[in-house]
Amino acid sequence: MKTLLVQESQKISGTINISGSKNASLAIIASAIIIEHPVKISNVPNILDVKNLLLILKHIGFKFHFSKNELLIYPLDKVQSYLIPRHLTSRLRASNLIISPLISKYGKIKISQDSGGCNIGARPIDLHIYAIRKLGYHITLSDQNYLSIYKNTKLFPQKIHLKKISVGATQNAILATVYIKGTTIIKNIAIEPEIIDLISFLCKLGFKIYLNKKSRTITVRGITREHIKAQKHTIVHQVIPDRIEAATFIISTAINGDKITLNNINHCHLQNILIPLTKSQIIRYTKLSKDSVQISKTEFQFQPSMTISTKPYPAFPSDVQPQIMVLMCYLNGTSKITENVFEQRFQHVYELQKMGANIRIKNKKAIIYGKKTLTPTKIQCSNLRSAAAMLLAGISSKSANKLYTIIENADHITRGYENITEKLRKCSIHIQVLQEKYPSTVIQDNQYLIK
Ligand SMILES: CC(=O)N[C@H]1[C@@H](OP(=O)(O)OP(=O)(O)OC[C@H]2O[C@@H](n3ccc(=O)[nH]c3=O)[C@H](O)[C@@H]2O)O[C@H](CO)[C@@H](O)[C@@H]1O
Ligand SMILES: C=C(OP(=O)(O)O)C(=O)O
Repeated sequence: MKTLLVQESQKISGTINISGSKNASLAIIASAIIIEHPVKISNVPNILDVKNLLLILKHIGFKFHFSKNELLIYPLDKVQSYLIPRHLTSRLRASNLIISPLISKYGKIKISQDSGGCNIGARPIDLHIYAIRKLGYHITLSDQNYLSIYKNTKLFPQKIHLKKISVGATQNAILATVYIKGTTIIKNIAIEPEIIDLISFLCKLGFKIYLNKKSRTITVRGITREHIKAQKHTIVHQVIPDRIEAATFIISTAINGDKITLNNINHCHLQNILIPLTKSQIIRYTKLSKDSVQISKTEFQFQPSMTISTKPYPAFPSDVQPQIMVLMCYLNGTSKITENVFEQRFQHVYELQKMGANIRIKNKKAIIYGKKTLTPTKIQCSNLRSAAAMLLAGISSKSANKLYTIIENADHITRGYENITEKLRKCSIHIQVLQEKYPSTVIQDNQYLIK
């Protein structure tokens, strides 16, 4: 596991090009299993999750070319393997997203249920299975935790009501229905921008999917493979910008200032971050163009605190909760977070406490007593967004001797942030990457100095 050494910075400033969305890319790449013609997907981030998903596609038999954020995928004549082993699924959560494309087009899959991704709660897939089973697929679970799904009868359209809003279940439910003749209705769906991007990609392929955001309903009119084959051209699709990466840089500016310009962003997708931060008078933002924004830090003159409750989009995203908690440590008042999406997503709290944060947790609520200065020490990352929070904490930390914050298990960050160290250096942040744990010199309890 890599270790990052981050030194406190007076301010963060510069211009950053935000990468393509991790979660949109993963869903779109998985759905490409269904293609009948080559597809060109641009703005794909060069991150570990994408590379690991491509390994699964390669295992199935796909040929593709990935270079300079452009991914060209060719349709598959013959599946090489319907068995997706644990060593491939355990690398990323989105390995689950290949289930429906594979069964829709090729009728079967056997896949390990040990999927990876952030270790932030139980993360069952009962809702995915409910939707797939309701459509008529046959499903069994083996002793070794492998899920076998196959089509052994004609499938009929259904009304599917997902009892909880789930991004992954919505994606799998859509993809399981696209070839079922008739009209399938899926209710209580997730409406994250990444879902809309997936639908937009599938519609370009020729599928008939209609979304009603207000009623959280998707209507799929099933079509035949011949219909898709008849669309004779290479499909080109540009993945939406990563709103979580953009939010991470916005929050870093809110903590350290002074001014940052973000290019390749979608203003609409960032409203759930920008509105609470501007309402609390923590940042100012100026729209520079349709896809760029300037963020500047205010002087906290109104003693702000914040109250955040994570919920499915368009509410505040769970994927930004660890990062905003770092900001809350510095606010003048007492802030509150309710984490409603993942039951174990407070693992970063212990690490922030090691740096001096005053945070109390009770069930799914965190109370953050602000006006604390975080001090450098050795901290651990437990998942992707906790790693982002640790970076923000390290950048903002202060000590008399200009110590480095030592961030261990930092590989998590490479799952979802493209070129993060280069981007931070561009914003005047001092950061070093070590391949191994740092044999550091202790100069005070729990504090380490670079020789
Ligand atoms: C690769 C990807 O796109 N990951 C995102 C996706 O994860 P993912 O798709 O796994 O998240 P879900 O939206 O499915 O999960 C939301 C909640 O529903 C629960 N649940 C989900 C499915 C199910 O069958 N049963 C069930 O109980 C989960 O445990 C969780 O408590 O959406 C999350 C919520 O926005 C984000 O944090 C992740 O970054
Ligand atoms: C939870 C996340 O990712 P994953 O679903 O891939 O684990 C995330 O991106 O914050």
